[in-house]
Amino acid sequence: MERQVQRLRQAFRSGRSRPLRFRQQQLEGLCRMVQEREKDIVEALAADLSKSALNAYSHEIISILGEIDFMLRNLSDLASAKPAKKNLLTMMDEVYVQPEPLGVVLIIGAWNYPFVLTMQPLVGAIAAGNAVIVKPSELSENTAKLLAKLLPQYVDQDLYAVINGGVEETTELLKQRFDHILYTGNTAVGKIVMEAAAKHLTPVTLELGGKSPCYIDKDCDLDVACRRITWGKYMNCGQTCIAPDYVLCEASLQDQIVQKIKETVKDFYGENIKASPDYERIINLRHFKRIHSLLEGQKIAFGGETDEATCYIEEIFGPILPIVPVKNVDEAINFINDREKPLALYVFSRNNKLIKRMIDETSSGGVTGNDVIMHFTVNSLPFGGVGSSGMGAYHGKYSFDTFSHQRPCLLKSLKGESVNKLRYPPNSQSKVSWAKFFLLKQFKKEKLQLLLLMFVGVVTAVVVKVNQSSVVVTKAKWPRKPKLLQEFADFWSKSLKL
Ligand SMILES: NC(=O)c1ccc[n+]([C@@H]2O[C@H](COP(=O)([O-])OP(=O)(O)OC[C@H]3O[C@@H](n4cnc5c(N)ncnc54)[C@H](O)[C@@H]3O)[C@@H](O)[C@H]2O)c1
Ligand SMILES: CCCCCCCCCCCCCCCC=O
Repeated sequence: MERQVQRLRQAFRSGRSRPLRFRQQQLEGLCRMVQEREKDIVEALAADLSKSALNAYSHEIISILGEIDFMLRNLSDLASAKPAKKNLLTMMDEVYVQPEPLGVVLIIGAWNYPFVLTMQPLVGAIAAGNAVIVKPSELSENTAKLLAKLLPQYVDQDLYAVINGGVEETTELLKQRFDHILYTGNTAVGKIVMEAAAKHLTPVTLELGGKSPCYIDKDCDLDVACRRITWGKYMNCGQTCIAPDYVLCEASLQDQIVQKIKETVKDFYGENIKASPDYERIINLRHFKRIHSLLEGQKIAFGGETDEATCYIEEIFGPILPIVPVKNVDEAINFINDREKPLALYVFSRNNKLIKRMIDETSSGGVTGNDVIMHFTVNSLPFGGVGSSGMGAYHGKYSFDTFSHQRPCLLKSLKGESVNKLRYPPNSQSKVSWAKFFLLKQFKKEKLQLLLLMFVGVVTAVVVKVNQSSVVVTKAKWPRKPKLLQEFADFWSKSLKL
């Protein structure tokens, strides 16, 4: 494992991953992989999670194609240096922020969306110019094996690698030094990852779980709300990190909600849900039993049929989508704030003010008003958790930034020593008061008058000089310091007796 990481580090050090053309080629390779091997990807997802081909495409593949397209369109802008605001002391210098790749990045994925949760961060890490190791979840083993087989056929093998394995291999991998780790999975393992990363002072992005509440206001279109909630809850058999986890509503709405969700489920999946190609399965027996045990002893409003042989579970109310009656929105807000910060918050209401109030008075990784899940699909929004639902974010520009260091650059001239005297010893009260002027813009009346006077003098001198020498200031990529400005600075600092 150590050798694998070393190999990637060497390749990164060669500088090959940095040129934008190279990054674009790798992203194009990834895009070809998804398009040419779509059938294999769909089959692996079917084998792991019983995803239908259509669901595999619309819930996983489409996100990756969209992310690659975004990066290809925006790469040169994202990777370019951004001019930064100057202060009075750096007015004539180049000041900018240059994004640079971090180095060797580790991406650890979870099993519930095994393709999206590994490939979407990979797109961002490649775009930002890094070398990358992807460690897919061993639980979605078909997708994991496929990624290990396909990736080397489409992208640079020395810079991007897939390492497969379970706890033992991941533990070994985490002993190595990385420059960033993005982990998706449960909170307990998130802590293990962060602890291992801390040994090398490696920054982490943790995409964790978190019970996402869904408040339904009485001033709401219940048919629409229940249809959208049912879609988000049943998608991938409830195994979606941002699925609505529980409903908060006034007690008077409870029966209507149960009835409407029940009807919607029939609409979506037919009378025989088990036979629907759109209804996925629980990943494995261990998870099946865990969920099954949650149903025991609970009042199940509807559903509850299970089939251990095929890991089929029909889960809705009771502990699976509990409905928690609250008196009003205040109680709903308190209920949410009494718990760990969720990954997502959902609010259904006709009243936009109420939605905004819930956003203002609670905290969560993300929010969708009057729908569920959909904020994940907007790649201009950062996707991530807060508090125990995670730290850091990715998607689109936020992925690029997550895998980049924003390097502040100040390029000074070797001239201008007269102004620089301000900061050289011996210090004096006059220097401090000029420093206050330059940096804090604090000035005394007399100093302002003196400056105004000097400014008029300098402008006059500049005008005279321009007329004499008809200096042509050429357009450069970065504003260069014309000689005249240098003279302006020298004149100024001499006049200030620095
Ligand atoms: N925030 C998000 O974007 C997001 C997305 C998907 C899932 N999740 C959350 O993830 C959880 C489900 O994932 P999971 O944890 O069951 O997935 P998992 O079992 O696939 O584990 C995640 C990864 O951690 C590794 N791992 C497991 N145990 C480890 C250990 N002891 N040391 C080091 N690595 C280890 C696995 O090999 C795997 O690659 C849910 O809570 C879900 O809400 C969050
Ligand atoms: C024709 C159907 C278009 C459907 C678009 C909706 C896409 C939803 C994608 C949801 C992906 C959720 C991934 C969540 C990862 C965490 O578990």
